[in-house]
Amino acid sequence: MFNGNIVFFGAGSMAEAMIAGMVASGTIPLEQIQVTNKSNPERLNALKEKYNIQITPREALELQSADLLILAMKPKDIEDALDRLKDQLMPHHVVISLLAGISTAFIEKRLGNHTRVIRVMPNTSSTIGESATAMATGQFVSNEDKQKVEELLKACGAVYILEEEHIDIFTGIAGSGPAYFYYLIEHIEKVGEAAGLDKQLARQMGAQTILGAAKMIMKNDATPTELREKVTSPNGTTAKGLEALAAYGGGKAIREAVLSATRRSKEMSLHYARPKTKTVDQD
Ligand SMILES: NC(=O)C1=CN([C@@H]2O[C@H](COP(=O)(O)OP(=O)(O)OC[C@H]3O[C@@H](n4cnc5c(N)ncnc54)[C@H](OP(=O)(O)O)[C@@H]3O)[C@@H](O)[C@H]2O)C=CC1
Ligand SMILES: O=C(O)[C@@H]1CCC=N1
Repeated sequence: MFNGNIVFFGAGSMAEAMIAGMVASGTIPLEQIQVTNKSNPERLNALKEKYNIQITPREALELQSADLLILAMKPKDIEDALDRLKDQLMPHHVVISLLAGISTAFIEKRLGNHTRVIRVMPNTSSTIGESATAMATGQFVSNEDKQKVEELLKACGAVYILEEEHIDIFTGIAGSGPAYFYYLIEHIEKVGEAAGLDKQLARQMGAQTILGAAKMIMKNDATPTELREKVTSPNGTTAKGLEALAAYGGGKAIREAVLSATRRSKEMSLHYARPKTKTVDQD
């Protein structure tokens, strides 16, 4: 059982995915999970209704009994959020940031007082306990903090401890990654439907194929290249499919998707590292 009180600052997609994962894992009592947002009481009520967790409007938050403060707002809102948090911060708090492109150093500097900051990059598969989540620690974090947060994050899936310099590429691979696979299935669904399959059935077939391939890789008995070769009969159907993928730049497209997301994460870090920042809207 996780021992500590958690407050989510932000009640959007990522906060909900983590709340869902934590609640389903049963490793955190519901009364220990609290969530607030900027200005949307309906959203807080909906989360309470669905997960039976604690909700509090931002103005009414008391942080004395909180242990972990999870920042789950968009990067454009971080400066205002940190400025508000600063006065309420206490030495026992550990601040966890889920924000893409925001460094631990940025948060440490803004909050001051040797704040313990852990940068976490989860993904929305946290909802079903299947996230690939990375964490990197700031300079004031103890081993005990690190272990405690790692244990908590395991409720949402696999946890990888990284140096912070690798969080950008991790974001490109795994933080944004689910979207690439959804995009793939969107296309499979369309082509299946065009060939006369029921859309839902084509979707299930595509998803089951991804799931099976992922599980084969996770078994670790063979490399992806060896597994691909086992599917590919000389002059057979797969060879033609792979030829088309190469001809249409499939490999390049995958590489560029990961690298573009990674570059954006770096770009955001640089933007927020500047002494005087202007707001950049992500969307
Ligand atoms: N979505 C994803 O797949 C992933 C997202 N992330 C990161 O998670 C963060 C949140 O993303 P996402 O959930 O998609 O965003 P959403 O837009 O869905 O949610 C943002 C939430 O932040 C709230 N908020 C804004 N300002 C404050 C504040 N000062 N104090 C408290 N709450 C505040 C908003 O409240 P209100 O509605 O009232 O304005 C809203 O509930 C981002 O920084 C993103 O980089 C990381 C990994 C994956
Ligand atoms: O798109 C984004 O910026 C966030 C971070 C990773 C996934 N979603």
